[in-house]
Amino acid sequence: MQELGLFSMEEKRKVSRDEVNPFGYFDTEHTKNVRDWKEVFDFVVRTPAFGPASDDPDDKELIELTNRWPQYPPELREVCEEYARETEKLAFKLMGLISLSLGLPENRFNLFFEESTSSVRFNHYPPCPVPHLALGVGHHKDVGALTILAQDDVGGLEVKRKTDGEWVRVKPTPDAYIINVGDIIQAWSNDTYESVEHRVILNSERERFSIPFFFNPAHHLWVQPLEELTKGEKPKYRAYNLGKFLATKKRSNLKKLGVENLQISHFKVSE
Ligand SMILES: O=C(O)CCC(=O)C(=O)O
Ligand SMILES: [Fe+2]
Repeated sequence: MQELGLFSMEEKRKVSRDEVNPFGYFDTEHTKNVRDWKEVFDFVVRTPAFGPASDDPDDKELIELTNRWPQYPPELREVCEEYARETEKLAFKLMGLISLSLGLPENRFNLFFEESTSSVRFNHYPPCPVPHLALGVGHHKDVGALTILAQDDVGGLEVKRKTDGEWVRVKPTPDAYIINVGDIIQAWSNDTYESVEHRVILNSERERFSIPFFFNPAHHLWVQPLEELTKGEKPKYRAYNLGKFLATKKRSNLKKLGVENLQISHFKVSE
């Protein structure tokens, strides 16, 4: 978990992300237009990976998304790649179980992940002298299908309870993952599953590490409620293009924008 702490400033600079390719190191993410108290390192699980060159819906140009591996520690790349391969197997198993729970064949979702754009993130939250004035990650919902989250024993993740809007601590359990349903499963399942709102609070004494695996389908996919689940019922979402949706979101995550963050609720069909 401590890998991110092993990067020297020099390595961090060499593997820093830029506005075009979102993979690598950065420490200026904004969630909901507020800067998070954290540094991250992201890599894409399957290469080659492609994504839209811009968030303009008419721009069909694609760019290759490449990983930026630091030279030191030298074994980092191999360890990360092995972790990603194994976690992806678990993600497929979980998707299979979700599919069965919706009354669908176990492999119903597999095709969507053939050119997956899943990624892994190392989160490092340094101790914060004013923990009540900042957040490690501001409140948000994960935009992918599923998130498989590993965390250390420090704690800080909170989920919003729907019934009363209270933030509830997720106690770290040794050797256990936290599984978050993301927006895509919410849309596919026509709201049978709901993605969970969460945030990370800080700690004035201890740093914290977490590693989410974001299980994401192909960028060209149009996400919409599955036909089998909307028989006799109105689909609750209009189809949205995943790559363009993420490109728009990424733009607003990188810096403070004057616009409201894009959410799947923008594609909700009014009742
Ligand atoms: O660090 C955590 O526990 C959660 C991080 C998170 O929500 C995210 O990276 O999307
Ligand atoms: Fe999250």
